[in-house]
Amino acid sequence: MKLGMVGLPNVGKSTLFNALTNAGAESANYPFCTIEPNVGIVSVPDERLDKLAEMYHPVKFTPATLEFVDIAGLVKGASKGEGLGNKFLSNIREVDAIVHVVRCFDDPNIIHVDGSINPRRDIETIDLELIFSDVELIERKLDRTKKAMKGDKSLASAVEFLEKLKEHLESGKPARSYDMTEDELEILKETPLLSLKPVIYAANLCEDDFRNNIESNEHYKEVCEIAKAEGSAVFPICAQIEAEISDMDDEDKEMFLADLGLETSGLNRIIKEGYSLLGLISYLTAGEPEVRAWTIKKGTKAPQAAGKIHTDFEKGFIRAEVVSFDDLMSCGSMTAAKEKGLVRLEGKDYVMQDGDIVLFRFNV
Ligand SMILES: Nc1ncnc2c1ncn2[C@@H]1O[C@H](COP(=O)(O)OP(=O)(O)OP(=O)(O)O)[C@@H](O)[C@H]1O
Ligand SMILES: [Mg+2]
Repeated sequence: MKLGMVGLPNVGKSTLFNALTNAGAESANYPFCTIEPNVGIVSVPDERLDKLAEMYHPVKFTPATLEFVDIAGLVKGASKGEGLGNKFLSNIREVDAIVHVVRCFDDPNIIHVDGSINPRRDIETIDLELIFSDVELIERKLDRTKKAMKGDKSLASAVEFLEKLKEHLESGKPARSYDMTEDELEILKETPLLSLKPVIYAANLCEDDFRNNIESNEHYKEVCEIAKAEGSAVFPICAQIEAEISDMDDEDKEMFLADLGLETSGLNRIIKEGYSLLGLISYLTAGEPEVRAWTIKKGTKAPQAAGKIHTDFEKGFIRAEVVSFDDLMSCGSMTAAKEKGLVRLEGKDYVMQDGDIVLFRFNV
């Protein structure tokens, strides 16, 4: 999974990116500090995996990973080459989901490219650039599909859909707010629309507001309204606090967060939102050689999940031996779980569940 940090210049993208990834990207109080995208890879924290490691003492411990890309700030006209232009939009095209960092902190010392704090305007500015860029893609696709339709009448419904979608985009609405059927999504498979990507809004508050009155912060409320209306996720964050705690060891971090009334860090919250937004779950494999988490789409069946490990596992799939995490923990060992009949034998139609601990049997 690849998450892209997107937003206006100087809103805190790199600060947040650094806090999350410890990648040490440059962040400074001037617009367009970032030009080339910064990439950072983080392990997905998973308590279940830690518990399994305590049980197995594995040689290798491999959590799932997540890639963050810190992208240059976009300004009005970016889709037409303004600011540092179109190139940044192509950086966004490669991500699975967008973390849209929105400035919600008042601080006269930090330059805002449009002169005032106004989340609704800022979100619209970014959205419009993504939408304009998508309109161009859709127009090209529409032309091609219309030409192809001359020889293949079955494309009529695709043309109709693309025309409706184009209208939707031209009215200033993102593709993610267009209710699409599976077939329609299939039509767009080779057309990576920017405004179709799932969005998590990161409302970047100042330290004081974040500590004392998140809910009553007007800027934050505005972001929540926008997110709710389009079915996007939102969470409040203070990039500077995140930066502070990213250097702490686990114990200090926990104390600091508890003091703020929070259970987990921004990284954990972003990962949780990302997984749920993208419909992802994890299954786990456990043994002395390795304890490992694997990320799959919700609804994936056992053979395809096995294929994540190796294509041979999918091709030669025989069955999966599955135990839920809770069952394994309450039994204390795999042997005990087997004795109690809690390790199930599942076939090729089994739909994987989050937290399943699996051993695949295969034959090549
Ligand atoms: N929550 C916050 N409260 C106060 N200041 C903040 C907060 N978050 C970030 N800043 C400050 O805002 C400035 C810009 O931050 P940063 O470089 O991360 O922005 P950016 O979005 O990456 O900008 P660019 O698009 O130019 O790369 C920095 O001086 C940073 O310390
Ligand atoms: Mg930056």
